[in-house]
Amino acid sequence: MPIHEVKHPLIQHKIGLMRRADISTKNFRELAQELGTLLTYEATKDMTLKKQEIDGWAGPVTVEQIQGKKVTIVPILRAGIGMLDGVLALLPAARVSVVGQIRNEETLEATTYMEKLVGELDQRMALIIDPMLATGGSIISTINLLKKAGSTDIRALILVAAPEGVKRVLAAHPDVSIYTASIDDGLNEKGYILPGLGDAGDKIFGTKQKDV
Ligand SMILES: O=P(O)(O)OC[C@H]1O[C@H](OP(=O)(O)OP(=O)(O)O)[C@H](O)[C@@H]1O
Ligand SMILES: O=c1cc[nH]c(=O)[nH]1
Ligand SMILES: [Mg+2]
Repeated sequence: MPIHEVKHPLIQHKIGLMRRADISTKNFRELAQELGTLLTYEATKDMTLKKQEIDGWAGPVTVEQIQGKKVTIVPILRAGIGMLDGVLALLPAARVSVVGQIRNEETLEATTYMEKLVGELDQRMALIIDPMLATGGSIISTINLLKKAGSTDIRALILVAAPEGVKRVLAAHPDVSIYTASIDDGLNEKGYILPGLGDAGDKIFGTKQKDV
């Protein structure tokens, strides 16, 4: 199934805490990283294991190790950076491909302003990270450029998604899996998710909070 709303109690508890209007920058950041870790756990559960014999403390022992597949984490600037350390906590050897997308707040169209991808994308699982999926424009643009560069296994870790955006992404890219803590009610007239989190980038970086 391409859309996974992960109902684990830890995930639901933490996303609930993030919705508080009076949350501090520190707490918002910490929770974004923790949810990044938890969503990574969920999104990687189909990784293939291979049996391997190693020298254990009491002699040879057969263990299982993840086979082959390399990973690239793809934070969408800026807000995706707020989940990066949380994802790296479970995938410390992953390469990082940075993509900058900025949404025009009038037209809601996304523009790519940075693209620094790692090599061998055809051999890697790509884990896009962004706290918010609203209209879907930013993530569709990111998936387009990853596919153009060779990616075939693309997953997205999103804290809060709008149903309109999820529908648009899956119509354009039915092969991409989305893991999210919540599919919310929908978008307001300014393209913000309700009940949502507000402006995630502003909350993570401490820049001015817009009236959304
Ligand atoms: O699904 P969409 O309608 O494209 O909207 C979602 C995007 O908007 C936000 O980024 P923003 O453009 O505000 O940039 P920022 O991360 O620098 O704050 C958010 O982090 C997503 O990238
Ligand atoms: O609700 C939203 C929509 C786009 N970007 C955000 O940070 N929040
Ligand atoms: Mg923003």
